[in-house]
Amino acid sequence: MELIELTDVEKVFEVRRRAGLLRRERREVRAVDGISFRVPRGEMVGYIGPNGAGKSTTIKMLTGILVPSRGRLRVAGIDPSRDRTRLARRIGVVFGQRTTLWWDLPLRDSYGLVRRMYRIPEARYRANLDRCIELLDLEKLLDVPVRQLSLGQRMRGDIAAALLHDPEVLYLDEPTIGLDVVSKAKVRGFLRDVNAERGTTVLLTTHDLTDIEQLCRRVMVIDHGRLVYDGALDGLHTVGESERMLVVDLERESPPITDVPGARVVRVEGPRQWLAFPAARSAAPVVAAVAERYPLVDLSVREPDIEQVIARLYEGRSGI
Ligand SMILES: Nc1ncnc2c1ncn2[C@@H]1O[C@H](COP(=O)(O)OP(=O)(O)OP(=O)(O)O)[C@@H](O)[C@H]1O
Repeated sequence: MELIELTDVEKVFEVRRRAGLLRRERREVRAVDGISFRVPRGEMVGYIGPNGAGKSTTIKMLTGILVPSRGRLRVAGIDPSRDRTRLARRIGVVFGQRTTLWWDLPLRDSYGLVRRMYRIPEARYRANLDRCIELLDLEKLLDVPVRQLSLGQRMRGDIAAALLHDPEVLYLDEPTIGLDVVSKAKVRGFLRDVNAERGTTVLLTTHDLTDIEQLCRRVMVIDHGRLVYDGALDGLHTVGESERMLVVDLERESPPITDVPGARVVRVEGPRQWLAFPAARSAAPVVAAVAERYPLVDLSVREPDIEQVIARLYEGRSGI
């Protein structure tokens, strides 16, 4: 069953700009420009794109905070902007850049308020809270006011708060931003468990591609309000016109290799040279051509760097 459905969704903001002493100019910003996608129950999907691409606007429409200018949205069968309160019981939201917890209250009290707000049955609440405390390592933090928590601690506290009412869908907006390596690993491990054990559907927005690599098999890329890619993470390599790299260690330092068809040298360091060739092509002829001409000590083939592929996508190859 599809849990999230968007059909040709558009959001246009009207902004007024001062254009002289008395005159104001009206301008339209098309933040989301005709997006359609479906997310089945239980899937964990990455939603990525450069700054200002329209990610937050999409998430705000999915929570019902913003009303779309055009198109159809459904989350768990509910039209978010029409039935925001009913939807709130079915979704959880975590914004990395700001907390949904009460700043002056200890976590324990914040959770108590969440329980009352959602009228979570006591047994369910206890079980969920205990699980979060254990997996997110919250025991020692429960009595500390939120304002005294570090960013990583606060984030773990926020994620727990978003899950206490058993949401079917979880929107995560930059959940690992500013966290150290250990906290990031903890948060990612927890999200993986929640998705596997409860079947929670997750839409994850992040600038940290390791989040995506470790958590999502499917990724959607948005640019200038349009979906420019929707598919497997691996598939990004093929649309990004990316290159693989053959790294060769020659017996001795040599001038850059120029006589291998279909490959070009991009870096030379002593006897080691890096040859780029199209990712879609087999490495075998390139390896054979180098081995035929030069005495080799070692070689390896490196897959395209995902960050590089995405950077290329962002650079305006958006006609995909
Ligand atoms: N309330 C608003 N009024 C006018 N323009 C807006 C409003 N909210 C967003 N925009 C514009 O819509 C576009 C998309 O913004 P959005 O915040 O959705 O991008 P984003 O992909 O989440 O970016 P970031 O990664 O920086 O958070 C931007 O050009 C932004 O300036």
